[in-house]
Amino acid sequence: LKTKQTSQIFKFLKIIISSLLITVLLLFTIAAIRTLSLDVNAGLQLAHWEKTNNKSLVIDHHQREELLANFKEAIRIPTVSFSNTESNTTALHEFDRFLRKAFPTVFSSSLVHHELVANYSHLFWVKGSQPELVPYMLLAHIDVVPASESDGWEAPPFSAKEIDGFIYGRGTIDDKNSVMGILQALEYLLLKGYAPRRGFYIGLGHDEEISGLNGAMNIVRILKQRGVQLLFVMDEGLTISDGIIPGLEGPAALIGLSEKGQAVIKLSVSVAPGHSSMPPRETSIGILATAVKRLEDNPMPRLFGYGPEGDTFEHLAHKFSLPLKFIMSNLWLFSPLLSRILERKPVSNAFVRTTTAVTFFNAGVKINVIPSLAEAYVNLRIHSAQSVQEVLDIIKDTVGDQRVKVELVDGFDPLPISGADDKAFGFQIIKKTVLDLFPTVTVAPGICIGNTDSRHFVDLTKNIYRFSPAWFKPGDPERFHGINERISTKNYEEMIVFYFNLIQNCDIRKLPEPHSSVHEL
Ligand SMILES: CCCCCCCC/C=C\CCCCCCCC(=O)N[C@@H](Cc1c[nH]c2ccccc12)C(=O)O
Ligand SMILES: [Zn+2]
Ligand SMILES: [Zn+2]
Repeated sequence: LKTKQTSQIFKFLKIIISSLLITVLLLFTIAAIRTLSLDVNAGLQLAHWEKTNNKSLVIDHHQREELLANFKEAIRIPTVSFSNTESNTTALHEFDRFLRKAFPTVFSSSLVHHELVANYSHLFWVKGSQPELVPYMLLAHIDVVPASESDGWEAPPFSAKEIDGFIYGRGTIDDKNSVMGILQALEYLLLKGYAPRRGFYIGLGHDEEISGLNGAMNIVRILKQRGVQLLFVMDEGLTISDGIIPGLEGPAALIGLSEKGQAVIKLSVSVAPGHSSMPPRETSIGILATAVKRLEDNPMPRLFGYGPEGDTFEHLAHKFSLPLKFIMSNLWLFSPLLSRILERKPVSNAFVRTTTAVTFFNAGVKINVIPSLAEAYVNLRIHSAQSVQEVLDIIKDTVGDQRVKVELVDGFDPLPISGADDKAFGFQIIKKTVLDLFPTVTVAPGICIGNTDSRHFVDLTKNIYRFSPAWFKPGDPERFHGINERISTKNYEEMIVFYFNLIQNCDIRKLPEPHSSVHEL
């Protein structure tokens, strides 16, 4: 009987093991087929685009000197947003005067209507010759975050000093490169006698760094009053990454289809004050510190693959070598593994989950007084697959202490996800413009981990893209709001050419049919 039982167990184990082997084999076969067949670059790249007579921009020595002088002057004006209530309004006013001087054709052309919004923001309407074509909008912002030379800058942050082909200064990549790049491109186009077929708007906010409540929001209010609907909006956000994504061969231009949401949560602990010579076992500071530590020790769940970031890696898969190519092409199988790799670095961790940052911690009034109140503020950047409410519930659970009051101060859900398929006009035009100028770059959809003025435009269009053609190499993401912010003179020129070409590329009536459905004769 015993032998019979043993042989039955063996038989059963054999079936289990062979089924497991077959399943693994099947999964790997599907994964291998996907790796070989995933062709995200098919579609419009080879399609027949409408014939246009685009003007080309060749920058001569004199123009180069002039455009760089203009850009440097822009950087030298310290248009700083210090806090939600304090901006350098003198500098913002000076910036207005400077723009009028730097771009005389833009400000005098009969094709361009300009208006100031909320005193310091700018709204331009460039009239198209074919009013039936839906207009689009380019956004950028003129304010910058504070910068102090003593933090370790190689050149004073408002000097625009040129060192080894780079212009250093606050605003060189965020976001005066776009402000100046767009207007310089328009100036050149108008000087060449260009008149657009498709009308477009340019919006330059003056308070983006403090959430755009005056600039962008009023621009939106005005456009809504006028009944404007936009084909697409393009704002700052993602850039061309070169050597930033580990394992990726060659540069990648990520176009942000969405941006993370945000929540500001206040934690507070109130206890009876007292003499420090008779302290209670736990003070308000101790209780709050434990709560903060719990939040840092228990990051939000991994959600990699549940938002547009999954698409990013699938698009880039063919630019990784094996085994990464195999992993990226099969996120349905490997996203748990990839999440664990990406979460090791702050930049890539931001794509994996809702991030939690404790940014204020206030308590204490006197050395010998037990403080009655301790409070901390937590800034969460919400992954596309979560909401403010879900994040708030998780924070309450994680803190798990009734003595800690958890309050939502402010927040908004992640932004809707814009289209990136063959019919998405804005996405395809940006992609084409990037590829024409930088043929070695792989273009992929992405998600913007910070917030931009474009989030205020959701009622005017479903298609918001966050991208500027600045090149980010290793070490550059840290310059964003950090020290030694800089752009190469070559890259700034490329930005002008990019906007110069993009504006003209938008003049086509409609996108071509994708290559797969075009019948060659
Ligand atoms: C694995 C892929 C790697 C890809 C590399 C990505 C590199 C990322 C490098 C830099 C970060 C980009 C940040 C995007 C721009 C965001 C603009 C910004 O800084 N916004 C501020 C201010 C702000 C704007 N609106 C609001 C609303 C509410 C609070 C703040 C703001 C911000 O997000 O804090
Ligand atoms: Zn910015
Ligand atoms: Zn910024």
